[in-house]
Amino acid sequence: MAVLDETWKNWLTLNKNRGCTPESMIEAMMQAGFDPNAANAAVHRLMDLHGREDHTDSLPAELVSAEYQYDPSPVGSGNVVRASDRDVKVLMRCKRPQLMTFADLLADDECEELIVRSRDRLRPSTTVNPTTGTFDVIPNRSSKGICFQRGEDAFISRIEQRFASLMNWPVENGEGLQVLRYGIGDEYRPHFDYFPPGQAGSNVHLAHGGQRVATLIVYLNDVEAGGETIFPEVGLSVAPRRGCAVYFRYANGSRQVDPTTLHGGAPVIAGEKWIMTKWVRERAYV
Ligand SMILES: O=C(O)CCC(=O)C(=O)O
Ligand SMILES: [Fe+2]
Repeated sequence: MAVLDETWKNWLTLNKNRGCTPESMIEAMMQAGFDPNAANAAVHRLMDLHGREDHTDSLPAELVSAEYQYDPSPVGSGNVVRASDRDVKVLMRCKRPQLMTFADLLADDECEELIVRSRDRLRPSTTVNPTTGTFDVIPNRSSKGICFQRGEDAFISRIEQRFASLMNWPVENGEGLQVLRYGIGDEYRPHFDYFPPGQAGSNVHLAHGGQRVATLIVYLNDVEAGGETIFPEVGLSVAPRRGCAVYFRYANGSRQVDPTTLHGGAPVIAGEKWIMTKWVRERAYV
């Protein structure tokens, strides 16, 4: 296991000054043999040196650097999860990271309706700026998307209820449903969905419902080639298949975050890719 000696401290400072993203530094450290939580803690300590605002959601230092503890998944056991209005088939479960894939979460006509409702309203997708917390358009995420208001109408509410009952997490804790479209070459490079603890930009978002704890990505169409959801730390990729979904959880009851959930959307090689993303928080999202 690699250790954080003077050489690594200098390397971190150098790369921070070069403007490298925290994700890319964590990734490089893990590839060099660092424990994911140690890499995460070192990078977050480094990024935290300037502009830190104290907030009630901060995690005790001993938990930031401790190994992520996998507490029991809130999602039901068995090969079928009985969601509010549909039986959802479990295809695969993974313990580290805590991840599941599902079939038959959305019906074909629901996928189609979501695409039709979104196609003419798409805007370039954004990511959270780690320093300011603003939503920026950056080349790392080249999809276009729209966000539905929570409970916008009966159709959206029905889907939200289904997702909430599947994840066994309150509907109020969900951010609005996002529909995203990737054309050929579009991608979402590896990133974390949680707000990195200790970054000034995270605080803005933590104030609205706390940390993100889990993500549900539903595939709205079959993609001719490419467009898998990739998890580079664990060598996993999920192929997009209409109506199927991948769920992963990255914050436990102690508010630690799991860096092995680093993930991205691989470039679309042929066809187009439509997904729906649901991010859920630890408390009601307001
Ligand atoms: O496009 C994908 O498969 C991944 C999307 C994603 O990571 C997200 O929406 O947070
Ligand atoms: Fe993501």
